[in-house]
Amino acid sequence: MKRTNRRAQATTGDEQKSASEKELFGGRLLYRTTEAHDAWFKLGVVRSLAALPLLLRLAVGLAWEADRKAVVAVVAAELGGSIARVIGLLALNAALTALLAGGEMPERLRAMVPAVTLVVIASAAAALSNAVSTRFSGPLGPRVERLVRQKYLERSCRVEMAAIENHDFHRLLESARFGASSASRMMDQSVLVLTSLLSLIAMTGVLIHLHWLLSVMLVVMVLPSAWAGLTTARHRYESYQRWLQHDRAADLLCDLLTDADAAAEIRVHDVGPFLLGHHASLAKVAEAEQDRLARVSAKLQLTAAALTGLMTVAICAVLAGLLWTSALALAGLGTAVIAIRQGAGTLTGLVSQVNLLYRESLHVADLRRLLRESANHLIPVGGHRLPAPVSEIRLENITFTYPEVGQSGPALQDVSLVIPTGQIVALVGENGSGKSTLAKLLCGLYLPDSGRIVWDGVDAAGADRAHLFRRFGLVQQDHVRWPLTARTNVIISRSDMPVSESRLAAAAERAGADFIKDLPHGWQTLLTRTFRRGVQLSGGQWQRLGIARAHYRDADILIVDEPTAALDAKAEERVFEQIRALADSGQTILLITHRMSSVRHADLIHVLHEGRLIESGNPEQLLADPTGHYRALYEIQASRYRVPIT
Ligand SMILES: Nc1ncnc2c1ncn2[C@@H]1O[C@H](COP(=O)(O)OP(=O)(O)OP(=O)(O)O)[C@@H](O)[C@H]1O
Repeated sequence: MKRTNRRAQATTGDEQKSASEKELFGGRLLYRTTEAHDAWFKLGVVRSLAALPLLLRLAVGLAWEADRKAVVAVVAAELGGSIARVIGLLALNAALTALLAGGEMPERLRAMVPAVTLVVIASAAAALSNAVSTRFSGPLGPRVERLVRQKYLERSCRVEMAAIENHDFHRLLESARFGASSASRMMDQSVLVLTSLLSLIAMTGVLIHLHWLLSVMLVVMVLPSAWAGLTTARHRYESYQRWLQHDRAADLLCDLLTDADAAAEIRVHDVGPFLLGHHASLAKVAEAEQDRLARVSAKLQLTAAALTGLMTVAICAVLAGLLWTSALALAGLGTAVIAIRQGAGTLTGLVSQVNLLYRESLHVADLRRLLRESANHLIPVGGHRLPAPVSEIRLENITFTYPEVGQSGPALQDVSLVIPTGQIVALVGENGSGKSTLAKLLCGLYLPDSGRIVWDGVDAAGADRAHLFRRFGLVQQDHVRWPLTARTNVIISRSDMPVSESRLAAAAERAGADFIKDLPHGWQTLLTRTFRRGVQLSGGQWQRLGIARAHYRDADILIVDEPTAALDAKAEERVFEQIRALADSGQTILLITHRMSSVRHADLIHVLHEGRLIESGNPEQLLADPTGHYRALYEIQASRYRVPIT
């Protein structure tokens, strides 16, 4: 009955969740378990225990890269400590043997003195080794974390745009993000594992010295908890992978609820309760999953505890048998009990440490997989240089389809056009006609599926991409609002060179960003309200800053995507005057816009429709065609503003 209720509750939770997922995200957010394909993830429990050397090798490899001196110090200290512990136990055995030997008590006590002295020295040596290990292992974790995170971030910004936009790759990127902190925790766990392992070897050695059967019993005793611990870790990781996207969705709602940009709409449209309700519903189902995991862990723990109890009884029986058959002396029994107690404690600790080490290693494995897979998506380094200066860039039969699954057709189809340099060339067309895609192909962010982009006869395929990027400056429709100072927002486009104050002033002047001087700290004003001293700019001010950034870059070709959408009429006019002046001074402007008032500044217009080029010419030529697409678009806007066609 209880089970039925529980299942019913789970189903209700699942249905609630499904409703939220469907309404907000268009469908279920759980990943199929099989999608989490990782070599280590597939390992069985026994094989994961066998993977311990691999885990330790991975940890030592990371640590070695970060700080060799510390690795040597820690390993030496741990080895020294365990040798001291063995000597201590053997000395204790000798002391007990002397105490239980025949003869007068003062005589027996005198005979014990050397052994007891050795016990004291061994304990002091073990404590000293422990202190040395702590001193050097502490900073290892943060050092490894820095190293690994640096690698991760460096890789993330060197892969192709297509990879960043690919869902599977992005998911790997996200899951591997935890790799750096996991690598740091792996260091701590590895040191603990090493301590436990060496101590265990020492205890086992002492037990073998007493009777080999005792060492076997010690190992057998701990197997159930090892099995339970590792199985739990596997369940948790499996669940983590499956629920990754779901958790991200809940986080997204949290971010939206506290986001400064969304704050106005959340209040006026009363979106808060709506998002809160869905957040609660998502969280509730995530709780149900934690409930399930807790039940699984509890069952495993209980089974393991029962088996361990049986093993303890077996050990007592073996000890009794050994004493009965005189295979073990009474003095040896005392040492054996101490060694078994210490050994069992160490083994139990070792199991949970291996368990944690294993769990952390799964995240590190994700990171390693990311590093491996990203190698296939890296933007190639090197290649030929394109002509500079260039007189024209020619697109020949360009076809391009976005690689994402579900994309219905090519974003660009068989497009051939010319971009003469030193002019303003406009790309015009309705939403989704392929204008931005064409610009991205041109500056090398994507590679065409077929066709060529030719710079004065030189094919851009195989060109040095870093060099190609350097030829372009971007003023994007949704340009990045760097939450940094105003100055950094501009100079960031040439972070490869020392800051030029005169260039900065000229870029601001061209973009009409004169409001900077009125900001509380001028160029040093922080442009985010999430930090103290930060201020919030208006949409138009941000846009001017974006334009200043592109001017500061001073590239051969400036791609401007709806550059004046947020500007007032005066500022818009000023920006276009500057753009005209730039073109007159030899810079090429690729202007992407819907606004016909902006297009009249262009020397050449290419009209795109559903990914195809349908018209090309200067504004007068295109307007002269009464059946033309451009003319139709112009007339719609002109009638809105009553601008006569001249
Ligand atoms: N990153 C992307 N991944 C998948 N499809 C995309 C991506 N970017 C654009 N598309 C699709 O490619 C087509 C062309 O889009 P593009 O952004 O080039 O159009 P556009 O003419 O610039 O539109 P707009 O005027 O609205 O900015 C559209 O169907 C769009 O959905």
